[in-house]
Amino acid sequence: MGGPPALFVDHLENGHTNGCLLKSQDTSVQIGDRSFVIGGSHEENPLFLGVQIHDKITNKWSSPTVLGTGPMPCKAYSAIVLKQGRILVIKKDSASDDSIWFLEVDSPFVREQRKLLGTEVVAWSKGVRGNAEKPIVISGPSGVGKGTLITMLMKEFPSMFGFSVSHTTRSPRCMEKNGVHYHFTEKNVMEKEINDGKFLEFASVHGNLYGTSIESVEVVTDSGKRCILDIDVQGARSVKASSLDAMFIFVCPPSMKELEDRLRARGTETEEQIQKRLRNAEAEIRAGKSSGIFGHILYNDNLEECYKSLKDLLGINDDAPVNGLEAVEGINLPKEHTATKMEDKILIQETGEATKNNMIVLDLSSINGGAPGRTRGIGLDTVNSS
Ligand SMILES: Nc1nc2c(ncn2[C@@H]2O[C@H](COP(=O)(O)OP(=O)(O)O)[C@@H](O)[C@H]2O)c(=O)[nH]1
Ligand SMILES: Nc1ncnc2c1ncn2[C@@H]1O[C@H](COP(=O)(O)OP(=O)(O)O)[C@@H](O)[C@H]1O
Repeated sequence: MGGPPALFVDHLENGHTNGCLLKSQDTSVQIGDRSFVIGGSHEENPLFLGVQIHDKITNKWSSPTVLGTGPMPCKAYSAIVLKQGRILVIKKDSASDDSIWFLEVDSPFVREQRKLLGTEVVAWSKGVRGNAEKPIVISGPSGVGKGTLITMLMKEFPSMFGFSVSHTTRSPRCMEKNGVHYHFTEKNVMEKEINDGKFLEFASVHGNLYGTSIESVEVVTDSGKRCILDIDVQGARSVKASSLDAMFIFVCPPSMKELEDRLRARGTETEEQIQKRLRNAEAEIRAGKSSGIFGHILYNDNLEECYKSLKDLLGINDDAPVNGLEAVEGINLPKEHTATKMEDKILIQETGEATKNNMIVLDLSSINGGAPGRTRGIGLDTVNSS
């Protein structure tokens, strides 16, 4: 890449105050020997805020692979280094659903992706107030009834759950719609997108490539719904290693004979494909029961009973009325402010002429989730200091 604009160099030469700079435009923070400069627009996508890294030891600049949907550029930002390889980025003068972002520069997810992609990686996640519920990962052998159970749940609670639409290289079945059941994709296109870091996880299953794009999870979370992922055991393992912080459910058949009967009765696969799925099923069931990935195992013998157990697990059943999810709430910040870190809290003090001495306290002690997707659990308090 060419050298960064002189402006960035000036900032670095000016030094950093306590890892927190409040500049009118770009902002940089130092972690170890590296400075992260946040500002301008992303090299390849002018709609995203750009990130560049300066390594003090080599005196070299680099542009990392940026994962997740980042914030759109605005006039000014505050950036504050947090624990666990995260930088809190507060946008000034922005809409309430767009003010708080986290840039992960050395989280477990970023480290994993760095290994996978072989490049420097950073990942964005938007900050969400309150505790939106965890995404749900459902796995189980082909034909066990995952799709049936998920369809029942989405039909009964359409405003509560949203399905993460996976990408796959397999051909559509006759009732399947592109963009609804899957994003049906050419192999070379999907491989390129995987190499570009667009996928949270991917795996080769029954001879085809399947994967969950970061965007497909973000779309559901942004709609305020609880995200459901129907993925195989390998994919579940990758999600477990990410910071998605999901609930993991494995669905078992009552017997291999019943599984075979269901696959045949569904009538969507050729005999050869059925045989392949049955061969894979035994290993999948073994892994599902013993891998330590799944906190919950359901047996889908009688469908209605299994559906009721699923609802019980999710805390929704006939005895307890459904309150729905906590709404995804925005965070309104004063147009002009300073931000200071005190342990797990960020004190945001209004500045400027119309100051009412109000201070907002962001409590980050219970944040969970993270890139890719959303960082949930931000607490918010308003303190009147006058
Ligand atoms: N890792 C991963 N597996 C997926 C994804 N989408 C679907 N799968 C799994 O791929 C397998 C085959 O799915 P599909 O072709 O729809 O057949 P079915 O399970 O028999 O309905 C199932 O185990 C799915 O859970 C994905 O995005 N990632
Ligand atoms: N408990 C059950 N008893 C009998 N048939 C079932 C049951 N659950 C699902 N099925 C049927 O089994 C077939 C496979 O279910 P499906 O949801 O497509 O499985 P998966 O998504 O796990 O591959 C479908 O025809 C479905 O109607």
